[in-house]
Amino acid sequence: MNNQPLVAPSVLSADFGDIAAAIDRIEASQADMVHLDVMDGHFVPNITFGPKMVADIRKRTKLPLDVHLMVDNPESHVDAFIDAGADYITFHLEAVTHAHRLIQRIRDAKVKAGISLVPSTPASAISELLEDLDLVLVMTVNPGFGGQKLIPGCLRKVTQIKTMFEGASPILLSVDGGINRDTVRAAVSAGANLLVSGSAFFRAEDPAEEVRFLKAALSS
Ligand SMILES: O=C(CO)[C@H](O)[C@H](O)COP(=O)(O)O
Repeated sequence: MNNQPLVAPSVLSADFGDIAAAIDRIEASQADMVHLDVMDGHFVPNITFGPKMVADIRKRTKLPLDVHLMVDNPESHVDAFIDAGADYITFHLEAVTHAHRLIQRIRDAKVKAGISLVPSTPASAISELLEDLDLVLVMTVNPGFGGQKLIPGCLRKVTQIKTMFEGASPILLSVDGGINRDTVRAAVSAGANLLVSGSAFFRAEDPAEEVRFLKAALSS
C-alpha cells in the first residue's frame, strides 16, 4: 500500500496576478490538492482572497480544493465557500465557540470538515471532536505569511494528535508552514500525511521534482 504523504501546494506563494498559471503549475506537478489560504486581516494580520477566487479556481481544476479559513467568525463565511466548490473547509478552533456545530454544518453540505490549531493551542483542545473531523491542520508557523521557519515544537503536537486518533477513523493530518526539503522528513516522521508547501513549491525550478521529493521523505 502506498503510504506516502499527500502534497498540497499553497497558492499563497503564487503570483496572484497570474493565478491560472499557478493552478496549471500545481496540476502539472502531480500534487494532490490545491491549498487555499483565506485571510481576513483580523484573525491574522494579512489579507488574501475570498470565495470568488475559490470559485474561479474551481473552474480551472478538478483537483480537490483544500480551503483554510484564517478568519474570525468563520460561521459567517462557510456557506459562501461551500457554494464556491471547496472540497475541504478547515477553520480555526481559536476563532469559534461552537466548533462542533460548525463541523456538522460543513459535513451536512457534503464537504469535508477540518480544524486548524495555531502553535500555542494544545492538541488536547480537539479531544472532544475526534469522531467528527476529516482533517486536522497543525500550523507549524504562526499563521499569516508564507516563507517562515517551521517551529520544531509544533511537530510534537502532530505526534500527539496522531496518537489521539489511533482507533478512530483515519483522518488527514496536515502540517502547514515551513515545509521544505530540510523539514519534511521530521514532519512525516511525526505523523503528518498531508504536506502544505507554499514558498518551497513555488520557488522550485522543477515543481514535479519538488513534489516527488516531499512524497519520498521517508524512503530516501
Ligand atoms: O498558511 C500559511 C501561512 O499562514 C501558508 O499556507 C504556509 O505558510 C505555507 O507557506 P510556506 O510553505 O512558505 O511556509
